[in-house]
Amino acid sequence: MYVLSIIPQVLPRRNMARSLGATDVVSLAKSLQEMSMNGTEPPPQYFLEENSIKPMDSFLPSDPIPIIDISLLSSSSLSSKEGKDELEKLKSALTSWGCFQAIGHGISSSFLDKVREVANQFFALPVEEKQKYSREVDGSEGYGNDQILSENQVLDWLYRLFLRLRPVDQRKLQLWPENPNEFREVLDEYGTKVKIIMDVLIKAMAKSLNLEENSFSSQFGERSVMQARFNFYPRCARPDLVLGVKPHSDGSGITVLLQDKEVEGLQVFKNDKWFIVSVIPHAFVVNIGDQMQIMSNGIFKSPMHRVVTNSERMRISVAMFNIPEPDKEIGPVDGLIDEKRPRLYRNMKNYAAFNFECFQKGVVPLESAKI
Ligand SMILES: O=C(O)CCC(=O)C(=O)O
Ligand SMILES: [Fe+2]
Repeated sequence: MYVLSIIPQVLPRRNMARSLGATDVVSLAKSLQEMSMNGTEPPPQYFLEENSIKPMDSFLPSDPIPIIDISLLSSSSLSSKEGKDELEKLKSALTSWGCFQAIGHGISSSFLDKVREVANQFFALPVEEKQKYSREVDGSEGYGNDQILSENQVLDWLYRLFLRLRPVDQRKLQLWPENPNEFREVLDEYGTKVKIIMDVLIKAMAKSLNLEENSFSSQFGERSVMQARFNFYPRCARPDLVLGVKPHSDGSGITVLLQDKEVEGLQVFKNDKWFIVSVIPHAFVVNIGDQMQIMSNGIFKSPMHRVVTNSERMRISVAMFNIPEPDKEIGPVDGLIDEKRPRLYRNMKNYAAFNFECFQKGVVPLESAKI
């Protein structure tokens, strides 16, 4: 029921008689910023499908998305009463919402502001300067608009800069902005700090299910992938019809998101409704991705989420994804499989490639991963 009711929204496709040609794509990319500045009506390639739930049909949750003090989740704190309570809260958040707001993460507010500042400075550069870092034709890394992966895809109203940070020897530094000049250094430092937090969380997640603390982290492997996605949402004249990011669940293991400091936009799908994720300026929104749902044998939920647009204000966000080593097989942890909860998913490798194939076929990856 849950999945069926959202399938049309998960992989939206337009039923247009004509699909996008290469020239259309180029001109669309060029004009998004112009359309934003001039307040012009976006073209139908950006319009939501008729049967999708519109942005104004969204709610502030009466039972808010949990706020978790993650300083209490480190191995040394977990023996205390507060640590145990917080671990229980973590489990409850991930089995219901699949996400939470993380405070007590130890990264200074001034550093988080710096991350937002370099992101803002990059997106404010002239188009020609940003295009030096344009996405490669056959790759996903670099700067650009929504990547077109299938015909009749509804387009997201945003610009992205997508970069791999880990393994470090796989960095494509030619795509890392040199302008503003602190960009690379800030991103490198931010990546290191966020990875430490992710490692603590992945262990705490295992412990919250009474598993040995490395049960999930060993599946990520020593050379797990870490990617950063900088999202920039220009103002949009039709927030009633156009989304910043269409509904999706992340294909990652875990995602740590730094929201805009002031402008809301992120929404999470739960109980057939879209809920607004409030801005807590120096908290992270942490959500699990599909691969953690698989490893937890469906106990943790990889939340469906979307981003709405705004006619008044632009918005930025920075998402960091940690993904198990593509060559390593992941699957439900043995301790989470029993007669009451039989194995839900098969073991699989390289979920990113699988995700991509599913998107092109118009099927839901998590459904296709089921036994
Ligand atoms: O901008 C946001 O708040 C979320 C972006 C997102 O969901 C993503 O990059 O996967
Ligand atoms: Fe996402």
